[in-house]
Amino acid sequence: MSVSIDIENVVKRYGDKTIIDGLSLMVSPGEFFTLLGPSGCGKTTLLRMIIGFNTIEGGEIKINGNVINNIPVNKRNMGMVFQNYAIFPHMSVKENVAFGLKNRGLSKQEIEDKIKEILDIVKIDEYKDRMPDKLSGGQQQRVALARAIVIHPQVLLMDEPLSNLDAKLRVEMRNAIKNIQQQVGITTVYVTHDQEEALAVSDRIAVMHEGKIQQIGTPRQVFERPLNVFVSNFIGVSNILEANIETNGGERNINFDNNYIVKMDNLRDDIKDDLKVLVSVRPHEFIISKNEEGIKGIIKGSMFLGLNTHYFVALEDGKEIEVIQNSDLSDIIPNGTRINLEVKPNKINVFDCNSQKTLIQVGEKHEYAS
Ligand SMILES: Nc1ncnc2c1ncn2[C@@H]1O[C@H](COP(=O)(O)OP(=O)(O)OP(=O)(O)O)[C@@H](O)[C@H]1O
Repeated sequence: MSVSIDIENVVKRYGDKTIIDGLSLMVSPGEFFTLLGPSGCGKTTLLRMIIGFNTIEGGEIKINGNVINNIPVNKRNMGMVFQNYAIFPHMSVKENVAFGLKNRGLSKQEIEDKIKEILDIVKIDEYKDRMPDKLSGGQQQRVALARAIVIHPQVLLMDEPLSNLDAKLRVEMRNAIKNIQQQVGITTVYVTHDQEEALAVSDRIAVMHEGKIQQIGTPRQVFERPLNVFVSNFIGVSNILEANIETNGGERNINFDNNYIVKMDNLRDDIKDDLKVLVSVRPHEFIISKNEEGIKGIIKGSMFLGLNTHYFVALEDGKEIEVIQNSDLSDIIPNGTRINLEVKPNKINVFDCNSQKTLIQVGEKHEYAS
């Protein structure tokens, strides 16, 4: 049976330095939950608090509602996979996987059966007698994963498990990890600084920055409706433009540069007139206008990448932005061409200039945490 993890108001201090100051989140049974954020934001620290390698200076961590703060690591029944594999170099694949099963009072046959089952799941059965130095990085990480899940832990924790692999193998292994997690149905907390990896594998993502959670949501929610400018910039590429909100007979408009005004239907009701805002627009969500309508710019460079063409565009205020267009839409537009850029009102995100928080009316499922 899968378990839930409740993290309630936890605090972590190293000496007199507070790294995490009252952080809360909940992981549902069987969920693939990712902690995503830049280096040093506290992801690993939080993961190590869950498994018990780190002490907890405040708050509670609960498994299925039971507080585990003072339960030692070896009694928490959790499996962990590290960036550097941490498999034993002097043991074969099979011996590595068997290691976690020793001292559990299982018969030889039971151990054999469990190893076979797990090696099949992680697709490494044919290498069972090999030594680790005869395996690729991806294969070694499969062994580490097998060793972590063979004991049927309640929770699987993974700390940047793909960072040491080359780009192609990373994509292959992230698919494998996702499939294996679904097959085994184990509650999983995954740590990465790679936003694409997080989008690819997670049921939900907590975006972290400086020990605080900025947003928790599905990959789609954090990508399409970032709750603040940090999340908007961290997940995918965003162009951030300055603009003003204006109300006009009950209508709410975003005024970009006194030439281009966009009607918005999804702004919060409590917004005051004439508010300075930051608007984030994904590069593929600009439309190069067929008329005079739009934000004015000049093409400074382009890059044809097959399906899409990337344009680097200078706006009138000197700001450079990136615009991606489907290559089928037109021939490559030459450098120096003056263009007008329209935006899709339902796709853009609007933030308060001061608080940097969203001004879009978002659904209830969007969560802020700490
Ligand atoms: N044992 C420790 N003693 C003192 N400070 C620490 C210790 N471990 C981590 N820190 C500090 O805590 C902060 C968070 O570190 P942590 O390793 O959790 O970040 P991270 O988000 O996992 O980053 P990375 O991806 O680089 O590992 C950093 O400022 C780090 O220097």
